[in-house]
Amino acid sequence: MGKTLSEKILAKNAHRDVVNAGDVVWVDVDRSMMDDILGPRVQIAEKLPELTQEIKNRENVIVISDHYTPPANIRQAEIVKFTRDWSLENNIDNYYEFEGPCHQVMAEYGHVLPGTVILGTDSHTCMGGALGAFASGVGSTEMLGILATGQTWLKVPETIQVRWDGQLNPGVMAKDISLKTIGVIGHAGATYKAVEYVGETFDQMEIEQRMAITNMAVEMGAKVGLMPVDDKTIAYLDSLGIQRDSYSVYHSDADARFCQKLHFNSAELLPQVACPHEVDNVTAVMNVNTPIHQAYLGSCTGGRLSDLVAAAELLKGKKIAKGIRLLVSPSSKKIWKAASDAGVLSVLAEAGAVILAPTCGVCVGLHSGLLAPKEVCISASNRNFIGRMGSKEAFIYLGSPLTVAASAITGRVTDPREFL
Ligand SMILES: CC(C)[C@H](C(=O)O)[C@@H](O)C(=O)O
Ligand code: SF4
Repeated sequence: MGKTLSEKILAKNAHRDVVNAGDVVWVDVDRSMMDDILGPRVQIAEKLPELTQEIKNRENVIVISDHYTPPANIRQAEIVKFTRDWSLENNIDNYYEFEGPCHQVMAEYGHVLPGTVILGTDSHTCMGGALGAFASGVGSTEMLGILATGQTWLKVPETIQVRWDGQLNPGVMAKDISLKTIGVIGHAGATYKAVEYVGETFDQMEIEQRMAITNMAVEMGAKVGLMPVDDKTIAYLDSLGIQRDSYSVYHSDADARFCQKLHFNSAELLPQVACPHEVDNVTAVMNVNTPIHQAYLGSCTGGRLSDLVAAAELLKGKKIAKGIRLLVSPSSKKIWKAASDAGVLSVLAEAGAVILAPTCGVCVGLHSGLLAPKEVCISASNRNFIGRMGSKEAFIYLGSPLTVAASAITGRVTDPREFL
């Protein structure tokens, strides 16, 4: 019986010839990531000295201040300073701040490699699966053990294979695939499973767009969301200056055992939207006509260069509706710069957008664009829970960057194909 991609990566890191779904194994952790909100300030700084005086594999530890940057109040500033000071005191060379959401920073700085195990104190760490890594979120307690030992225990997950074949139609993006898949599987339908995305739709899809899909695997309860490494993956890593001999490429065997297989046809996919207040409350955008107050392009899901370019192409020469706010937070400082150099930010600003710093702030309701009671936001991010972006009485719809842009023009949740 063949083995899945997850089983192969975990066997390597467990130093075993073979592992099987269901096995509980101790594995080496190749990269450990902590963000400011669940990193050093939560248990780590206090408890780690009780476990060890020496962080194991310090060179593989990455700390990123991204939720509270730029700080909106003194408490947030204190947390960022604490995270920075802890990283400096512990000689963490890989400390980043004001660079944007951690998962984009991890990818851009070459910390996510195929065939590696990456664990981070943030639930969307699974985004790294777009590069063929076994990447998953952990809590601070687990991170404590990883910093002390360089290892953790994992139950080898079963794998759900999700196949998308065919071409996406104009106006339809990777985010729509993400939402449709989540709507079908459900917010708990993949609990503790690996979800492996395969099919010709992904073969044709740029890495940035693939990330919008693996990023949201956790919204189905998945442990990891993976895509096979291909030429596009290798070209992306080459562009970061990553040496090909610094990583190993694995693929699921043709006769690997999958606990479930789903097959979709991209040619039938319409723009999708997740309606309040659950990520799996998904329907076609054409079925929704809700007036909005705010539109948001950003987060680790929907603020990459290709997202901003797509939105700018639709907004070029147009203006957002009167009384609507379009907030744009590029997913990283590098993307901010690239979008600025390419004139994309000025197109968005000319349409009426406000360009923000690269940050988690808007997405998770910490700063930079909170919602008042009864306000409605269409967002390119990944969660729409009650209170997610501010008031518990606000409403959040999740859509693709094109849906966000179209909605900003009309002032209601709008199918972007209306503008094609
Ligand atoms: C607050 C943080 C720990 C959380 C996560 O783990 O995902 C946040 O990034 C989110 O998107 O909800
Ligand atoms: S951008 Fe949003 S989803 Fe991504 S890590 Fe930050 S808060 Fe979480």
